[in-house]
Amino acid sequence: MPDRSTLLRVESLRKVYESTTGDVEAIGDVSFTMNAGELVCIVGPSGCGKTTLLKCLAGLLRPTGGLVEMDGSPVTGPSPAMAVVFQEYGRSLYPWLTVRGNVELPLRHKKLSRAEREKLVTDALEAVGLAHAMRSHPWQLSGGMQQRVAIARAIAYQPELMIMDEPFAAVDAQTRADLEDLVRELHATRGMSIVFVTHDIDESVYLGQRVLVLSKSPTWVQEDLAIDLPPERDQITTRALPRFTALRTHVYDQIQRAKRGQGVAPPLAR
Ligand SMILES: Nc1ncnc2c1ncn2[C@@H]1O[C@H](COP(=O)(O)OP(=O)(O)OP(=O)(O)O)[C@@H](O)[C@H]1O
Repeated sequence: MPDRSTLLRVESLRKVYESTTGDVEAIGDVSFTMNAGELVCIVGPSGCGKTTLLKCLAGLLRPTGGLVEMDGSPVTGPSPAMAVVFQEYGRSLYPWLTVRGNVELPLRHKKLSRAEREKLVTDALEAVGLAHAMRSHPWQLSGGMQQRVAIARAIAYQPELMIMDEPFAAVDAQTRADLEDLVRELHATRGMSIVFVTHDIDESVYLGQRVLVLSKSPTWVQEDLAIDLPPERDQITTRALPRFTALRTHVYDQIQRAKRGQGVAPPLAR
């Protein structure tokens, strides 16, 4: 029986891609739970099945076996309780709509008055620091700003869970640091529940309350690591902490083991 605060439950999830050239078992057996209000990062070796897992969580891909549950109900298709932010912001925004129009679009499927919609859009754009750009078009904005629009669209939708798939992989390092802090802030101030998939070990430790390390494909959860860094984090002091170094070294070591197919949790020095 799941705990009442359990938001997401993944049980023995398996995904096999079938094709005429042969089957690919991407996800072997993945199980984990996540509570409401948590920020969970998922890392793993290249090609280990992160995107496949995420699509199964979001109901965008039908698993071959096992179960994904949100709030105790099985996820069988795209759910209004979830919003997904992808890496390719350029392809997820509509160039002919303004920033405001892009953020507002999914809300048109919700039963909201125009005033309610406008308030949600304005509020979301303020939260990502783009209130001044609402009349611009996406192509008039930098890559980092476009990804902020995609995040604003997810926030405005008021999902119970925001799922992010390597969202900052295509932006420069400084913008990436700013966007990481934006995610931390949204989590802290709005209590958002976030699953954040990344290939960047340091990013996973800096952002997460937990880091799930995936094995190589066919995937299972090699480690569910609690990140015991102070909740108030900043790019300079947090990353300079000896504990940060110990945690990122541990995750790095785990991923090396995962690549070699030696998925056993090494002891983490305190
Ligand atoms: N549509 C598909 N048909 C067949 N095999 C697929 C398909 N999509 C992914 N795969 C395979 O499933 C496995 C996992 O792929 P997936 O893209 O989920 O991994 P990933 O961890 O997100 O990869 P990356 O680290 O490159 O982002 C890989 O072996 C991949 O080749």
